[in-house]
Amino acid sequence: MTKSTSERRRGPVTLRHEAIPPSTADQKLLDSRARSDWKTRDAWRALRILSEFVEGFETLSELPPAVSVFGSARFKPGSAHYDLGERVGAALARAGYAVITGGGPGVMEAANKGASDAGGVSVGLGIELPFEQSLNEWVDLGIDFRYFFARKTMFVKYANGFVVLPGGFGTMDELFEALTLVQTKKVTRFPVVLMGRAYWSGLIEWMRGTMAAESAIGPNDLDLMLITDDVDEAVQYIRTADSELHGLPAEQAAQQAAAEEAGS
Ligand SMILES: C/C(=C\CNc1ncnc2c1ncn2[C@@H]1O[C@H](COP(=O)(O)O)[C@@H](O)[C@H]1O)CO
Repeated sequence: MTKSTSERRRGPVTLRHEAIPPSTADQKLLDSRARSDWKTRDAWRALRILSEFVEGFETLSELPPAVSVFGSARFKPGSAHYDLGERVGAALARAGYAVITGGGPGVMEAANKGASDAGGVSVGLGIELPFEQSLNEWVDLGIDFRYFFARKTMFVKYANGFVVLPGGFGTMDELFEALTLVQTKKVTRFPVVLMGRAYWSGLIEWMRGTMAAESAIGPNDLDLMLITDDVDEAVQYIRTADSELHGLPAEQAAQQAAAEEAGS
């Protein structure tokens, strides 16, 4: 009888079967209640955290311009949301962008598949989870992180924009982190595209009718993101923001993109 293939990678270390610990590095860092532990253990942790930043910076700094795509780990191939993810990944790749996802299943896999099939650079930034998981098969360049916050830095630092597809808590966290960074001007001219109008309509309605109405956000804060179902519009929005950042007026950028699209 063959042994089961349960496996966990922790940095350069591979753990299998009984060697897999019941908790993750994030859990140990955030969940620790034993004060006596903190001094020595957290000092070592700081070095491991630093090494994740170094690994990420070294690996990703050579990427072409990239877009981070977020979405549910749970939608299956054949679903409308998976299909949207695949089309977005492909369109971004055709526009010359590397596609960065969380490297997991569902919509992340769809975007990686679209990018890879279209001949683009398909990147997955995986995260250690308490259950077995490996990067999806469409990731061509992958890094496994132990710490969520180190991984999140990479999604922002190496992307020229975010596309957020239908998803759950993880996706919401990524959407609102992006919007907070733009709102507080921690990142400038950073396009955020929310795709799947019907899926997000209740949330958008609530943001408009409650958040904005009660002044918890500014009157123009909902304009910090483009909400669309149109893949071409999403890509064009990112390209225009990109060109503006690099000094081209919006109109000229749109003309240039249209000319390139016609020639492709
Ligand atoms: C639930 C299952 C696997 C989870 N695997 C993940 N792998 C990589 N990244 C993930 C995973 N789960 C969440 N993320 C991150 O959050 C976003 C999706 O979260 P949601 O709650 O599913 O919307 C995604 O963009 C990732 O960055 C078993 O199938």
